[in-house]
Amino acid sequence: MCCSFIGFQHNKIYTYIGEVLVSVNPYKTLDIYNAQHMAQYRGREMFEVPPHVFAVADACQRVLRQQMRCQPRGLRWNTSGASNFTGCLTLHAETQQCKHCCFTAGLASKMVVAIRAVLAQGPTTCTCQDAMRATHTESGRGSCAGPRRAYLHGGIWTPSHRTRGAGRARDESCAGPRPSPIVTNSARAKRRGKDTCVLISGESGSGKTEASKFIMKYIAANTTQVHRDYIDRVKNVLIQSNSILETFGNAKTNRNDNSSRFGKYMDIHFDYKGDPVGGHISNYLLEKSRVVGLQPGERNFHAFYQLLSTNNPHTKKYGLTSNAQYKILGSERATAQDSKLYSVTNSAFNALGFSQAVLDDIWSIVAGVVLLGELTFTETQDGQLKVGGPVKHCVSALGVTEDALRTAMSGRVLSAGGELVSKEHSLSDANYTRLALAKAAYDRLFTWIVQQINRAIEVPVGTYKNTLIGVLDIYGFEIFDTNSFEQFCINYCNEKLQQLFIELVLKQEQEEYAREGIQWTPIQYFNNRVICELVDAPHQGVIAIMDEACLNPTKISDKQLLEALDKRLGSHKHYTSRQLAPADKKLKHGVDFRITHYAGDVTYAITGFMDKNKDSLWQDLKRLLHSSTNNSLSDMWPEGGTNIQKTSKRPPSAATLFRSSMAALVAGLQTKEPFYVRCVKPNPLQAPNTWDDQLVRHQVAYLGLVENVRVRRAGFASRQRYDRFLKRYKMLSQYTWPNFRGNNDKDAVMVLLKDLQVNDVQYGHTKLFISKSMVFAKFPIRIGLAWELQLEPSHCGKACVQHWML
Ligand SMILES: Nc1ncnc2c1ncn2[C@@H]1O[C@H](COP(=O)(O)OP(=O)(O)OP(=O)(O)O)[C@@H](O)[C@H]1O
Repeated sequence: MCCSFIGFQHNKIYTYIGEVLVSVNPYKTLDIYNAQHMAQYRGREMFEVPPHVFAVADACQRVLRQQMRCQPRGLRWNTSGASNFTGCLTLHAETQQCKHCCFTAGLASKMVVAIRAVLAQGPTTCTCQDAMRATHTESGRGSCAGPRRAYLHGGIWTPSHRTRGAGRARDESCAGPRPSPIVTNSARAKRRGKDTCVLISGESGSGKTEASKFIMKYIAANTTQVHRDYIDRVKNVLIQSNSILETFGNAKTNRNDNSSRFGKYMDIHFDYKGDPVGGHISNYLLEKSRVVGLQPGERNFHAFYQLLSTNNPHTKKYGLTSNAQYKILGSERATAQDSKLYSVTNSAFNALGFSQAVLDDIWSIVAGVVLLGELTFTETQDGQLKVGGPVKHCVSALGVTEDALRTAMSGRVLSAGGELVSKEHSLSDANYTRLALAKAAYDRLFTWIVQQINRAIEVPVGTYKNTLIGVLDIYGFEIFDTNSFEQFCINYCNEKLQQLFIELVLKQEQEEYAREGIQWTPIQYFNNRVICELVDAPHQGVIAIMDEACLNPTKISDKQLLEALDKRLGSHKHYTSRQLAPADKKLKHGVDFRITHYAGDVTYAITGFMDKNKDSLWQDLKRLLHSSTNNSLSDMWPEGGTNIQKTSKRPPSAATLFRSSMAALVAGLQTKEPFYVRCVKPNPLQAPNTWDDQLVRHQVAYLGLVENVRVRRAGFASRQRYDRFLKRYKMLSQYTWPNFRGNNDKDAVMVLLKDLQVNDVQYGHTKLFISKSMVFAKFPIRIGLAWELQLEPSHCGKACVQHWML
């Protein structure tokens, strides 16, 4: 922390713990994201250059590009792919060898000639082995007998046994049916490279979204020199989609002027050259309660203020005025900045191919939501509900009739045992309905916009997807003065991500040391599985208990829900309430419960949990929106077209949907090579050059950085199975080359390293564990290891520990 503080004072906002990048928000513009900086990081190893978010982006891209550069399959593509192979090499200034695959430019161009020649022979004869053999023949080394001859095997140069003559080189691995150079889809799927993901976490305002934008910017800039219109469009679209998401999903909060009020995970797909060919965005839990309820000093979603900006024609169309005050927008008005951002949003929509008609639909819905906030209800003498306020403009914006709106607000039709029963609303029911409609309309609009963006950026059918980089920018842990259902979900999400971090970074590493019998003092860390289970265990977790209450045919109140939680979870050591701990005066009786999260205690107020979890919108309102003449709005509510008597099945609750989306997210992330960016907020004031030690300490603790440092400091730079290590390095010792005469690979490696006077290693049962110092020390091994480490960035990162942070 001390290092970070000193660095922070000198505008050095990044540091590493292994491959985990720690980023401290500078709250000021730094000149470290320009083209020159990008160039500095292009194709460089993380530890070669100062820590930076570009280094993480480059490492991600390198993982996927290695598939093309280093593996035999990379040579099986068509001739045009092969001809680009030379251009893909990142040549080291001194050795003139590619940093990724050891090719020299000369060898690569011979390879291209060879591949072309092989391809010209017909569709059944191209394998990398042929290409390699042909390369040797082309280069006058046809006989190629001798120990230095090498084949590319799974990305590793393997010295072959002596072979005599090019004819002899038709070895066993090349025999039998050969794959066609025209690669089929299923074959491609099998050969897909390793996907990567960047997990960006930190509390609100710590710089997650900015970091994700820098990553996108780097990826977009770092494509091959062959600019095709299509690739340029994809890059543009990926970047532009951010502006739209920010307009509709971000708001000014007391912690961040541009806070993302939703979670975002974006997959960027790449072709075999490492160029982006499309993407997909998943959005999680928009904070829709903000639409109708603002905390003092906060603003609603930016879209509302952009609607009211002077240059938006929809303002006038629906009788709105820029400087008037509207209920759902609090005391805030549209500013000049909103007018500017409105233009940016519009051009982003245009870049994504949204038509003018759809844009009209979108802004009309936003206007409709503002106007719903202005409607009032009174009761006439004959007990009828009278709707007042800007009704005409509201129905015009929503594309519904006045009658339909009035009916939907005045009562509801229920299906009871196949019979339709009408129920009139009270005044408070009507108001509740009005606000529920506003929230639901905006929430659905946001999800629909994300779907449309996905359509615009999806990879066209027939385009080859090789690998992907996923970028997760999701809400950080939230502890407010009053915490509700949203904070409960957000904090559960953080528990799940912490589980993933523990699994991927802390647990697996330590378990491997134990399994391999490596001497190791275990690092103590808190495993938060117990908290995840408190929330999501089937039948007995908080979510299951909430769902049970929501399904109960008699109406269960929030207070009754709290009683049920107390009864079922009373003995759990991470759960408490005033009922269970009467002496704890901080907890309100019948209102609060407390969960001890891994990041600290959070007190939740149960008020609204039942409603928010049911998240049901009466069928009347769905029908109203489905009947809209606004085509997009009607599209968003297909369920409104279903016959009411056939809609008895309850949709899953909000918490269950969230739990499922988190499970799917974590399962997807587990299959990828992860890179972590941990963002830290230096002070609560959003001010530059200000450091609040207590705030930073809290974040360092809850981001798990301390355990992370301890594990990395004590850890190993690399590990490798004995057979692989021996295959790779046996030529370095006379005792192991060409064959070791002893019993097993482990003995061979011991003899090899003894001969090389390398001591700084530990011998596990099946693997050799290589310390950090060795990576930097022994020259011949170092070259090899550096290369190995490039192949496996998770190992590579460990080499950075000493270098930058510890
Ligand atoms: N690297 C950076 N350089 C300059 N300013 C930055 C940087 N990172 C963040 N900021 C500033 O901090 C503000 C908040 O950052 P950002 O919106 O990325 O936070 P966040 O963690 O995504 O917050 P939330 O969870 O609320 O969305 C930005 O609007 C920007 O002004």
